[in-house]
Amino acid sequence: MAKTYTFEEVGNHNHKEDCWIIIHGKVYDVTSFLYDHPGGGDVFLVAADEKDASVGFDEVGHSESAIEMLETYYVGELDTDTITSTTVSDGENHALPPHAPAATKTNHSFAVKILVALLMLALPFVVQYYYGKGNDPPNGEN
Ligand code: HEM
Repeated sequence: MAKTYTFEEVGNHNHKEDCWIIIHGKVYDVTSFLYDHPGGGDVFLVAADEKDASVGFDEVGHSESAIEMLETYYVGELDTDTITSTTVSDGENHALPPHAPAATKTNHSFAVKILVALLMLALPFVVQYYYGKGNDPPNGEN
């Protein structure tokens, strides 16, 4: 059975002679891969410091073979009850950063819709005004 590590335990392996990272609730010992990783070793050290590498790993859009390589470095599961950081992945496909509330964008688009509706309502009057004007014979030429 896979060993379970506490969040603190994983955090202790945060240097280049001993570097563990967390990706989607799983713990990986990437010490031996530090100098061979095509993306450089620094990203692992940063990830080890930040405690969770899920978002970084996903954002790169790693290849299938990179995803398969994860198995090589797998050492166990993270005890999710011990997580003390808000930026740690919950083991699903997303991390748990405090999300900003939805922007007030909707208010803006609502105002635009109202404006468009008013313009459409006014359009027949505008057309009639110009059409009527254009049909009027010029003064004194009749
Ligand atoms: C055990 C975990 C990881 C493995 C096995 C791994 C493996 C790989 C492999 C095989 C590549 C070559 C490109 C590809 O096949 O996708 C790569 C590239 C890269 N990786 Fe990772 N990676 C890991 C974790 C991470 C993390 C945590 C980050 C960032 C937070 C990262 C950032 C990058 C970057 C920036 C590249 C270079 C992409 C490019 O130059 O196009 N990797 N990785």
